[in-house]
Amino acid sequence: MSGPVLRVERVSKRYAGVRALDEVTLELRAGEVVGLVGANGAGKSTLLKVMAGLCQPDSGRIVLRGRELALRDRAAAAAAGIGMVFQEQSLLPNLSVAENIMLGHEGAALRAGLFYDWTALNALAAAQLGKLGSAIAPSARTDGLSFGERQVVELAKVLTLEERARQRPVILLDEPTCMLEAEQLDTALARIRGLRERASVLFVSHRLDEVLRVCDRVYVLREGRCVAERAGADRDADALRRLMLGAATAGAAPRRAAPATPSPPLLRVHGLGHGARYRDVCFELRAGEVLGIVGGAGSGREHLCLTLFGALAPDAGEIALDGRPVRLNEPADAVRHGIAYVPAERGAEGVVAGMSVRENMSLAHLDRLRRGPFIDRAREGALVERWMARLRITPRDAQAPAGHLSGGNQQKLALAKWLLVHPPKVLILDHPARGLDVGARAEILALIGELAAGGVGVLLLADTLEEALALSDTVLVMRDGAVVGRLPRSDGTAAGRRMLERLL
Ligand SMILES: Nc1ncnc2c1ncn2[C@@H]1O[C@H](COP(=O)(O)OP(=O)(O)OP(=O)(O)O)[C@@H](O)[C@H]1O
Repeated sequence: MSGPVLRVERVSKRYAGVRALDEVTLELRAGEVVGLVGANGAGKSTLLKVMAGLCQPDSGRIVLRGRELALRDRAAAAAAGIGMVFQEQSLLPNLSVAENIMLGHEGAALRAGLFYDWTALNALAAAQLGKLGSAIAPSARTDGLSFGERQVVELAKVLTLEERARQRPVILLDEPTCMLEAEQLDTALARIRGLRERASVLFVSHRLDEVLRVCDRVYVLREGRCVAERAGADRDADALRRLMLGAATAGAAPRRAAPATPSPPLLRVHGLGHGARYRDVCFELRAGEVLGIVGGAGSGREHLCLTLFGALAPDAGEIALDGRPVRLNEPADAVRHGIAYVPAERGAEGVVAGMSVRENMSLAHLDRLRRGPFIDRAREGALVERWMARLRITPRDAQAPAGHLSGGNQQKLALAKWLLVHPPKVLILDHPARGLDVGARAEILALIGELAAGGVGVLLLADTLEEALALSDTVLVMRDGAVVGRLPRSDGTAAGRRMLERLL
């Protein structure tokens, strides 16, 4: 193949006060997986949206196989063979796998143009799934699938572009691996690598090791500009990190020191259960302690966290705080008791998109920010500024709607909002560093250590086993809804890791 399949040429996009893309030029060639990396807010999602017809650039061109495209909307991009797979999955949960894959282009599977010929529809969908080597049943309902399986369905759906555009598609993947549990990761990466046979792929991820494993070339975005292209032996994680952030930052979690003096239990959970989700969970969390919970898909740990935040009523067991039993019927009860929760799904539950950064941060602290009948705006403003600076939330504009922040910056806001005036007693963190760039990840992990040193009890669902081991005083292992192992930090990282791997 001579020229590039797709060329983005000097594309720029400005939002009020922010240059999200500044004359970005890059190209995808046939049969390539190309990485796109950059710090939070660097412009990665904006670029993908421009390429997928979801966002109009202010200037610049997109050229596909030598022809300039006008990507007015998503349909125009799909007609040209360009499709995007979103991190927040877009499947319709109450439809079957086959319906989701073939939706809108059922063609030969329609009878009289109106009714599904189910056999034909399932066969068409099975052919798409077959391209990925997947044996998911086309007739299965999508809401019964795991996250990893739904992602395969999303990929199968985007691969229908092959037939629709009658040529190899261009596939844009926005952090496709960030929600996957470790055991699903290798298969997912192999699948993405395998897409080279059928498509040109642009792959966004904050995990530089993944990018290096999967991609043939890598572009680095920084503050809206494309600052480097790296291929072959030039692709090295430290160099990419420096290019992204302007300085090398250690990516590994620092190992925390154990708390000096053990304190009485802050949170005590006994025999807690919720239907088939999890059962008979018992543990204690002390002030200043980090309790890591590890487990794969279906372990029940996420649902356990929801219960501890009052968002999912248990049907068995007890929760006690400071030695007294408590009922957490709704999140407001948990907040009143000093329990805070940062959900994994940034945006969706963590922040209110339509409210400003300032409003999001002060929401849980209005009582403490009051002076007489009024909110002390000067104090509120100073605290918001302090936390925006501390967590490097960009753009540094407290009045910006939270929904206008990049995904990673929304994630930082979801944490900062619990810390504004003073930290909670118990902090539940469900993948707190998900979606953060390597620099921000290291900063957040260090902050977790500082909060614990200040007496906060932290319940941590970490992104990786290494992070759980480095930060936690005790690690609980959950599988199929039950606690199947407990590992105190004295067991050391290497031995502990081996034991955890056996249990998981
Ligand atoms: N709709 C919008 N209105 C205003 N500003 C926006 C909007 N969408 C994005 N931005 C801004 O554009 C910049 C680039 O954001 P983008 O989401 O593309 O970053 P990103 O590289 O994908 O970041 P992350 O890694 O955190 O997901 C950010 O400063 C962001 O705040």
